Amino acid sequence: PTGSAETKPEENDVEYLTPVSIGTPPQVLNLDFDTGSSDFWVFSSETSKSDVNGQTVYDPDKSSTAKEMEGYSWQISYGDGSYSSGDVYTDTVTVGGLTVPSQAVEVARRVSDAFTADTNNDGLLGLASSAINTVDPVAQKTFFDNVKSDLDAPVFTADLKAGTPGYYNFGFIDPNAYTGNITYTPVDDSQGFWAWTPSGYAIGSGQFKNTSSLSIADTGASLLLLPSSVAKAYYARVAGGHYDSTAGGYTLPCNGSAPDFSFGVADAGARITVPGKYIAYAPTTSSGTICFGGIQSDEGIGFSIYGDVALKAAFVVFDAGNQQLGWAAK
Ligand SMILES: CCCC[C@H](NC(=O)[C@H](Cc1ccccc1)NC(=O)N1CCOCC1)C(=O)N[C@@H](CC1CCCCC1)C(O)(O)C(F)(F)C(=O)NC
Repeated sequence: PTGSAETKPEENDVEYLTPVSIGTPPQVLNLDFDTGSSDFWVFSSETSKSDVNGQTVYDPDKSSTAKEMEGYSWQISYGDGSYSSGDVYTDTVTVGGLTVPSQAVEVARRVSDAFTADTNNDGLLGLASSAINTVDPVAQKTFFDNVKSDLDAPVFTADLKAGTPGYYNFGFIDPNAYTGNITYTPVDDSQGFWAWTPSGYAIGSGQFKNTSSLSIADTGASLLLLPSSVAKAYYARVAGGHYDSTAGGYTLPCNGSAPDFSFGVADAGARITVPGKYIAYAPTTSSGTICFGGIQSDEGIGFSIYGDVALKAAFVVFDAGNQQLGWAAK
């Protein structure tokens, strides 16, 4: 079998939410599919009332197929400082027509303020390696790991789009979803992430630089976080681009004069080009003319993060069968 689920961008493409059915009868929640983590967790009837603010909650008591995992718990913290924690059930979960009869569903008791404020986001569906799942005493498998062996092929693809719905597909590669060829590059999942090394980068029509750094493909990150030298070089080419400590990062004029940013995949000379308009990410609160940059420094993280600003410029194949990432233009 294969599956296909439509995913919709929130404002400024800050995240993409995908409907998921949990339990019997099905309870539909909109989740953030996240290739940067491996916990499947949801707002629930157990979530502290002061932490819930409009989210749809999963109530295991209303599901005839829910089973509590006695003595199991989870707690996770994310790169942006947000966190959540709670207990664990198993229940039937359907994504894009694919059903896992007994998926570990991590129900939240507590979530941090950023989750409470993110009113349309009902939880996360992790798609990184199950090795970094936080359930204690026994780590649980991701939805993809549970369904992988049944799929026509052990792959899923992310086709995120700017300001319009895209798709997460499971078990097949849609030839109509991309142009040209898919270029594959090896993945190192030793840290649990979809980690890869781009072959280099170019700014606008500038010459291609063969410097590269370990990076992760992360659907759960909004921006493109690059080595500080690269971020600096990019904004040096933007009229009015500069680091604004008040904004907490680089800002630039929203007026669409930003150069494109291209990165290389493998040595095959394949390039993905992020249009400059994606890098005029979103107006800063003080005005409509200055935008927060979609490229920022990865200072302090330890690797670069190819988040939604980059991913929405490509068709991306997460190939677990061959431990590789495939990139194609679209
Ligand atoms: C260190 C750089 C990574 C920062 C990244 N977060 C982000 O990119 C958040 C995502 C978000 C969207 C909407 C509302 C609230 C938050 N956006 C964000 O920090 N910004 C600030 C800059 O403007 C753009 C939006 C992150 O922690 N991603 C997590 C998953 C998110 C956690 C917060 C809720 C949404 C999902 C991750 O799993 O992808 C991770 F890999 F980064 C991680 O921490 N793995 C353990």
